[in-house]
Amino acid sequence: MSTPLLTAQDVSIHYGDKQAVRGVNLSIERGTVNALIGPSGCGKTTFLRAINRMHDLTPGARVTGRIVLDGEDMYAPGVDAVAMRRRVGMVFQKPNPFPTMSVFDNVVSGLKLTGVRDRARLMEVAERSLRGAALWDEVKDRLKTPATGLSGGQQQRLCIARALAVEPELLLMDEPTSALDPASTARIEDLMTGLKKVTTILIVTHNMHQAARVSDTTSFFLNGDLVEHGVTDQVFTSPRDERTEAYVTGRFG
Ligand SMILES: Nc1ncnc2c1ncn2[C@@H]1O[C@H](COP(=O)(O)OP(=O)(O)OP(=O)(O)O)[C@@H](O)[C@H]1O
Repeated sequence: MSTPLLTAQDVSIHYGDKQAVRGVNLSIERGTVNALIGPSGCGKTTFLRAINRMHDLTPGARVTGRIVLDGEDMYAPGVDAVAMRRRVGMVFQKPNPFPTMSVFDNVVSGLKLTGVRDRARLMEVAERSLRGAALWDEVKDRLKTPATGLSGGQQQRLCIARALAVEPELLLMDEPTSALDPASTARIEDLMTGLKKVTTILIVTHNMHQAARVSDTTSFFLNGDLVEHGVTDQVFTSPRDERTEAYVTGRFG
């Protein structure tokens, strides 16, 4: 087996005195979709945010243990958090395009921050990213119009395109379809399978059917513990832990 893209080793996360994640060990293989499931408040989002060092920005939050991305310890002394964040894309629950920017400017905003100015190059990346996010055909004639004119589902795919434009090694998605209607949700679920060719996905979802549909592996969190991690089929059809079974069969949650 190849070396995992991401390895979490004994990762614990505190907010002040409160421990939100306890000693998590987890490996993620390249080119896969991985779901984090579990009841509200069990630490899924807290764990996800540690993977692009977002807790650095939360007063009182503390991450211990090791998170290794492609061989590099993300929290080692001297590691540049901004450079690290660039390698890990993030898509949030609610679409958050930059409201004052056009569709095109949204997609290339990250690239411009890295100093790319060449119009032809920006256009090429915008088209590739929008195609990657299955949005190109819908917006190719309105690239210069405000991103806020798009529907909610289109805005979320625009946010995915914006993340893809900087070619992230890993794409984190925090309940990316929870604010969308069923048709937009289905489009984004279809999209994820194609995205495995260009990146690796870690998705938090409340929707167990979604996890079962889109992911290769599933991790079940409960009260800050990673109770079970395995191939999605196994976790849903023959879970090893009785707490996982109770959750996936809908007995609590
Ligand atoms: N900024 C914060 N400060 C203090 N406590 C926090 C903070 N963010 C989250 N928590 C707490 O940490 C625990 C884990 O929360 P987290 O949001 O990671 O859970 P979750 O599994 O993602 O829940 P949900 O599915 O509802 O989003 C909860 O008890 C929550 O109240």
